[in-house]
Formats: sequence, C-alpha cells, structure tokens
Amino acid sequence: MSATHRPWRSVLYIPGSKERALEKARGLDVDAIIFDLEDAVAPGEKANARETLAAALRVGGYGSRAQLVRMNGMDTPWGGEDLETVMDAGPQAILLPKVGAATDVASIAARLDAHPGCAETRIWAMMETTRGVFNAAEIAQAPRMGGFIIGTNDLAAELGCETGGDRMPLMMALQTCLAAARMGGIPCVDGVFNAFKDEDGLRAECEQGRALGMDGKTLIHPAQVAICNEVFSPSQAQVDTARRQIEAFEAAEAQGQGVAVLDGKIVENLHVATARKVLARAGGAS
Ligand SMILES: CC(C)(COP(=O)(O)OP(=O)(O)OC[C@H]1O[C@@H](n2cnc3c(N)ncnc32)[C@H](O)[C@@H]1OP(=O)(O)O)[C@@H](O)C(=O)NCCC(=O)NCCSC(=O)C[C@H](O)C(=O)O
Ligand SMILES: [Mg+2]
Repeated sequence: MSATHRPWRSVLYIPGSKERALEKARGLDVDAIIFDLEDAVAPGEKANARETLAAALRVGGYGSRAQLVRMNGMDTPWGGEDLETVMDAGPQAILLPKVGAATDVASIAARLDAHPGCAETRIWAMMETTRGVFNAAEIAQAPRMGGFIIGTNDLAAELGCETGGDRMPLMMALQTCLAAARMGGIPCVDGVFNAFKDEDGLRAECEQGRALGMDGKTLIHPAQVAICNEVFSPSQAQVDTARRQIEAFEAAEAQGQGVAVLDGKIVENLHVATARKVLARAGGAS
C-alpha cells in the first residue's frame, strides 16, 4: 500500500525498550506504529532498547500496520549505532528526530542507498524545531521522504509557548508543516496529546487536527486509539458519496467526458482524488 493510499489515522509510539508494549501492539487497531529509540527511552536504556527492538522486528507479527523506527539524532551519542542496527533490520521507514533541513534527510538517504537491505526504506521527518518549520517545504521534497510527524512537545519547548487549550500558539507551525507536506504529496500526522487519560481533551484535539487537514494523530497510549480512529474515519455517508463520485466520474470518462454530475453537483478529477483519500482513510490496517 502506498503512503498516500493508506490510512494514517492512529500512529502509536511504543518505547523500544518495553517488551510488554511491543507485544501488545501486535493486537492493537492502529494504522501505524512508531518504534521509539529516542525520547521514550532513558539514556541508560538505549543499548538495551536497540537490541530489544531489533529482536521484536525480527519476530514481526505487526500485520499491515505501517512501521516506522524513530532513531536518535546523528548529533547524539546513540544515533550512529541506532542507524546501523535499524538498517540491518531493513525497516519500512526511519523516523528522524528534530529535522532542521533537507540535508539532514539527504545524508541518511545516502547511507540507505549504500545498504543493500534498505532499497525500499523511506525517511520520515519529525517536524519539531523552528528551523525545521521554516525549511518545511524543502524537507518535504528531500530524497526518500515518506511523511511528516509533528512534534508539538519539542516545538512548544523551543518556542516557549503555552500548551493546551486551542493550540493557538502552535498554529503557524502546524499549518506551515501541513502545507509543505501537501506540496510534497506526503502525509502529515499531528502531534501527541499528553494527558492520555483525558478522553474529552483528546477528542477535541483530534477534531481540531482533522479540521486543519491532518491525516491522523500520534498517540502514546493504547487507550487513545479508539477515539482517534473514530474521529479521523470518514462517516458512512462520506464513504458512500466518495464511492458514487468515483463511479460517476469513471462512467463519464468512459463516454469521453471530463466531468460528471452527481446529485446535481459536478465531479471533476480533483473531487475524485479527494474521494480516493476518503476511501483510504476509511480502511483499517490490522
Ligand atoms: C505513558 C506510559 C508511560 C503509561 O504507561 P503505563 O502506566 O505502563 O500504562 P498502563 O499501565 O495504562 O498500560 C496498560 C497496557 O498498555 C500497554 N501500553 C502502554 N503504553 C503502550 C504503548 N505506547 N504501546 C503499546 N502498549 C502500551 C502496557 O504495556 C500495558 O499492557 P498490559 O500489561 O498488557 O495490559 C506509556 O503508555 C508509554 O510509555 N507511552 C509511550 C510514551 C512515548 O512513547 N513517549 C515518546 C513519544 S511522544 C514524543 O516523543 C513526542 C514528540 O517527540 C514531541 O516532541 O512532541
Ligand atoms: Mg520530540
């Protein structure tokens, strides 16, 4: 399944050091998993997490859920070894933290190019620094670029802004990253909601992310999955309309027409593209 034609509603972080959580994720109804070696793992646990995660990836069992491995930055004591270990696992995607420029991605892409097991590996960028936000357009076009994950905690910390509520102080960064992702034709997944026991707060933030145009939300706890899937899934009426739009357009095309009419409204190429995204978002991935 291509990145643009698969759902990215629920993207769950799992600490690479936690065997129990790595096991549990095999049965969770999430669209994607981020196996984390970075912030979810304490400095003293980094080496252990690397090995625990490599073993879990060898065993597999994560079904059709998309799999991303978040490594530590190359400017940290752990990044180099993370990259070696992760490349040997031939991952679907590597998630780079704190990406500031397209060159950060290009240098990892060059390493992947030289590794025989990583021909298909994509690179995703954590968009969580002010430099990254201002370079978002070029990062979205970087080699092997698979998608953006917004890191609202790091962004808020660097900006020095207040978090919570309507996220107004983050809005410029969220929208800039989203627009850059759209320009590059890649998915953009919203940041985490830290208060994982606050269901109403999570729902409100998911709804806001959906209204902004985000493809889904990153999560930190299994209890957040159901609400997130519900909010980011299209309604049955939206799915039905999307199906009918595609059918109507294909029928019109077969008769040499470039435009169809459905329920008194025109259906053009761009509506069909949106309809296909609706259907992609409707599909689960377990
Ligand atoms: C937040 C937690 C530390 C809570 O852990 P815990 O108290 O152990 O939770 P529970 O006892 O309620 O767990 C119940 C069961 O669920 C499993 N579990 C918990 N979390 C996960 C998970 N993330 N994935 C899969 N499974 C999970 C437990 O193992 C229990 O299972 P069982 O025993 O079978 O019932 C914890 O949830 C946690 O560590 N979450 C992840 C935190 C994390 O990844 N943080 C880093 C990512 S966020 C980030 O970095 C943001 C970004 O960079 C930015 O800048 O914004
Ligand atoms: Mg972060």
